[in-house]
Amino acid sequence: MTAVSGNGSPQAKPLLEVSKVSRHFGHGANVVKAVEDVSFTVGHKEVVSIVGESGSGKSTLARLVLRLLDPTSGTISLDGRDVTALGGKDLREYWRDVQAVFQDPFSAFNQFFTVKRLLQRSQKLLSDSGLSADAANARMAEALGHVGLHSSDVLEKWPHQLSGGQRQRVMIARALMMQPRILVADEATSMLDASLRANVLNVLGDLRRDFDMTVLFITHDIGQACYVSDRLLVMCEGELVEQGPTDDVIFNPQHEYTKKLLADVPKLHENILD
Ligand SMILES: Nc1ncnc2c1ncn2[C@@H]1O[C@H](COP(=O)(O)OP(=O)(O)OP(=O)(O)O)[C@@H](O)[C@H]1O
Repeated sequence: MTAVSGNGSPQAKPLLEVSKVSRHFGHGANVVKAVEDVSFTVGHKEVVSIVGESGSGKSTLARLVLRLLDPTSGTISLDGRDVTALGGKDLREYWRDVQAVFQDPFSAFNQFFTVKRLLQRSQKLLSDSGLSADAANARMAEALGHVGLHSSDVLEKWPHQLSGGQRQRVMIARALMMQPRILVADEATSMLDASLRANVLNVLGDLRRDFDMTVLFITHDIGQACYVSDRLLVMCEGELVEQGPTDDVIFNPQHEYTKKLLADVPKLHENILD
């Protein structure tokens, strides 16, 4: 079957296919249906945003796509291959194809690691997959350059010596080094001030152009989602209540929840960078 991507171009097969995926936490009367029967596809080189308020299930969905969490039911496929039950070596290979950038990246890392040491772990993964040390080094410099950072400026720095925007760009560079097919950015700009946010959003947008990359952008901010995306997926209480090309969703929202989200952003075009 031929699908039509968000930017209107026909494509034979989606890159990512999420089909009837649910994830429940707890049991019986205490069960939380964090994600319930969600289906969507993401085409090659598309930038798609998942948008919704706090608790709507966005991060759970991101973690499911990243295969950091197992679904209660449903399937996830990459390029036609079912990846729902991958483990071991196959899962590690999947993580090369699907990389993540999180909201507060450095909280997950040892504060006593320099940027160089942080990135050396990715270099090692590249070496393990057969890249020479020189090529891995070049890949690192190229990735840093792409996000507007110079190796000599940041490699010897400690996390606390970097601005929020620099940290986030280091994390994007780290993901880029692996040359993933999909970058999942989960609230990757939430902790940044307005000018840095615009900078990181623009970097994310450039990835498609420069690396043929597909981006899944997770945010509570529909303004930012509009700024970067071809298509929007709207989550409410674990369910995907609306999806479509960005302009359609913005100018002709169908679901009451989407209308409410949009009403909270009265001047969308001015609000993105405020
Ligand atoms: N490990 C867990 N155990 C129990 N409940 C969980 C767990 N993870 C998430 N939840 C619940 O699932 C629901 C969706 O959470 P999730 O973090 O996916 O939402 P979100 O839209 O990403 O919110 P936020 O933007 O605040 O992170 C919430 O009710 C949350 O409390």
